[in-house]
Amino acid sequence: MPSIKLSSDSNITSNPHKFLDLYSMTELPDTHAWTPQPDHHECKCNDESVPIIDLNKENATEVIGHACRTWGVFQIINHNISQKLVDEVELAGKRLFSLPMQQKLRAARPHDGISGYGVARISSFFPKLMWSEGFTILGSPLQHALQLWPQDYHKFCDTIEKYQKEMKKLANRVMWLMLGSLGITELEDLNWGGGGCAALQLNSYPACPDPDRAMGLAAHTDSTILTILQQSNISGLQVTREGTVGWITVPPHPGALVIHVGDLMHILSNGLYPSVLHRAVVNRTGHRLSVAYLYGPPSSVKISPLTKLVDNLHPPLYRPITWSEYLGTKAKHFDKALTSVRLCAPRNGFVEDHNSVKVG
Ligand SMILES: C=C1C[C@]23C[C@H]1CC[C@H]2[C@@]12CCC[C@@](C)(C(=O)O1)[C@H]2[C@@H]3C(=O)O
Ligand SMILES: O=C(O)CCC(=O)C(=O)O
Ligand SMILES: [Fe+2]
Repeated sequence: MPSIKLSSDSNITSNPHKFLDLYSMTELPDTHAWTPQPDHHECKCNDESVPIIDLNKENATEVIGHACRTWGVFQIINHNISQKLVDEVELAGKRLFSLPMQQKLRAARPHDGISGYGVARISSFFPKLMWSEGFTILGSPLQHALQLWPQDYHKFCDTIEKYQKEMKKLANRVMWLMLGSLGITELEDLNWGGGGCAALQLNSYPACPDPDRAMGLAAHTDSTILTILQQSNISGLQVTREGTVGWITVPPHPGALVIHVGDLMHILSNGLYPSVLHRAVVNRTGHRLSVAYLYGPPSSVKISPLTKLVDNLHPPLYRPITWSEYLGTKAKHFDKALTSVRLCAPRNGFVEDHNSVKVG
């Protein structure tokens, strides 16, 4: 699998020494105390909920198109990923995060790298630390598994590799459903050769003594074409929606996987499918684990608005950019990354970029 790299001038650093063992905390330390917000847990005023889409239904393409235009997020059922595999990956994550801190730090994400154990890479943009720890896997999990379990690395590798293989097929299928809903059906519209690239992100949110003042993962959009998220049966994912005030919880639905529209789909669709702003909150009693499959193009492929969506009335809104370049831009500009690759001001009928992430 081709690798994705982050440009070296990134200001996102991983600092393992910032790491506290969150599992043993009985009080929220000041380093992790965010300013409480009235809407922190959920806005009860929204009665609409994130769509749940059955991939076996004939109208799946249209329904997905509608969800991408109006939500940027949806849940899918009948996706053919077995519950057994989903449970195995969750268990593998639980095993990993329950290792002693010293052992996890053996696989710490290097200063200028993408993969390994660490605090959320967007941490440097926020004054407080998040109540979570993460593990990013690019390509083969072998190197990290050897660092974590020198003798007993097979089990972790087998599970992760099986999951990556299944997720890749599903991500490609969902991407083509999204593109189909934009009228794009031919391969020459998307010259990707062997298919996309991906990162697998395991997120762990320990039970928190003061959840209203803590933040699991701060508001962000994903720098992907799309993300497939498995959240355990504990609630925590929240999204925003254009035209609606506050945060909307995406409740765990048995057997469902969550799909996020990412920034690169936002660019491909010339703003028709805006990426979804989301975050994760924590709770007092349950240890929550989520697994994100962050799907993007092969690293050297330039992404730009699809030619079929561009004409005199609809000029391209974004300049061509590779995934690696975009990750570098995101690392520098974070929530202004999309705007920084924008070519011209939005015209009527186009959706504005998200550029108002709340801090604190
Ligand atoms: C391929 C990706 C996508 C990354 C960077 C790199 C590897 C890890 C991904 C995440 C996962 C957690 C949220 C996020 C915001 C983060 O901090 O790390 C993501 C980020 C992005 O979507 O920008
Ligand atoms: O834990 C969650 O529900 C969200 C995780 C997430 O947004 C990510 O990994 O990009
Ligand atoms: Fe995300």
